[in-house]
Amino acid sequence: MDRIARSAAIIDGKQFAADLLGDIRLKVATLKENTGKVPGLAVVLVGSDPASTVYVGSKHRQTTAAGMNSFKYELPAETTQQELMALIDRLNVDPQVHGILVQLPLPAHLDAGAVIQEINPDKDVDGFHVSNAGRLATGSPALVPCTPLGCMMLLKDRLGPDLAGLHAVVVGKSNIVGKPMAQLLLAENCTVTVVHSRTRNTAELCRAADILVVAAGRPGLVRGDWIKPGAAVIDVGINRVEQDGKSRIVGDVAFDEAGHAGAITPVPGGVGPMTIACLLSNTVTAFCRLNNTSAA
Ligand SMILES: Nc1nc2c(c(=O)[nH]1)N[C@@H](CN(C=O)c1ccc(C(=O)N[C@@H](CCC(=O)O)C(=O)O)cc1)CN2
Repeated sequence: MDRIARSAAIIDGKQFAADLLGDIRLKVATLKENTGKVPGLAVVLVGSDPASTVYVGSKHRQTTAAGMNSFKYELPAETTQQELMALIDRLNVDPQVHGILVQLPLPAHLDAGAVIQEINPDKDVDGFHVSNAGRLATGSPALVPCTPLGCMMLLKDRLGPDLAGLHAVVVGKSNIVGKPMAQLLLAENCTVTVVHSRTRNTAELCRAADILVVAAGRPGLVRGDWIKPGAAVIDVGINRVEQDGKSRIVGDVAFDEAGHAGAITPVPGGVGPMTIACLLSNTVTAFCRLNNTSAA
């Protein structure tokens, strides 16, 4: 498909995240005034994966900037399962810690599933624990995974509060994005289709989508002719590629072919910043529940 003159509205996740972080800063100040305490977020990094190091650094800076306590744990790649589980057990009972996250991916010798399940569900600000996943699936209050939560905020800001009846297609079925994203869309009474690597008619299904959320981890997977004119496209992809001798981040959607979309998130500058802003929002939520208070 030839490049189409840009007409899709850009969903500016970077600006939305900045505004959300401003709101969080005010809430933290209110909590400090009312309780004398501030939320605390513990972030555990195992090894030295370059991307993870960047993300953890950004989480630490933004947590501190919001007036919250940030506890960063940088462990060597050789850390054993027992050592990591023991750290989580200590954080679970630390009264200054209200949110705990272990940066993914973990080194291959560690059981990430067991690590996630070791976290106190009330402090699971990633929303990955089976308790929170089950509560999300059954419509109970839960800590919701940050990236899907951010995607939903962007969608409702763009499309309005009522998404009922819209056909939403989610590309990807990961536990941290695709599946919780589908649950959030279902909770908004969308008609939801989840496609994945074994789906046989992915392009056809995407073309029927009013809302298209792409979290496949494959650069440029979704071509322009997979997008229905006017659709809202949320590109969750964060793919590092070499182009013209330079390393850059691209999404899962062929952005230059998506001019006929109604709206689209750019990569970078779309979903990514929302992930961190929603992490801080989840940490405030966890603090309020653990302290039986509110930031209103
Ligand atoms: N425990 C977790 N691990 C991981 C998560 C998570 O939610 N919890 N998500 C991703 C990585 N991630 C947060 O950890 C993350 C990815 C990207 C961004 C972001 O702001 N990206 C920028 C571009 C920055 C760059 O140059 O890479 C953007 O998209 O504008 C924030 C957080 C996997 N691990």
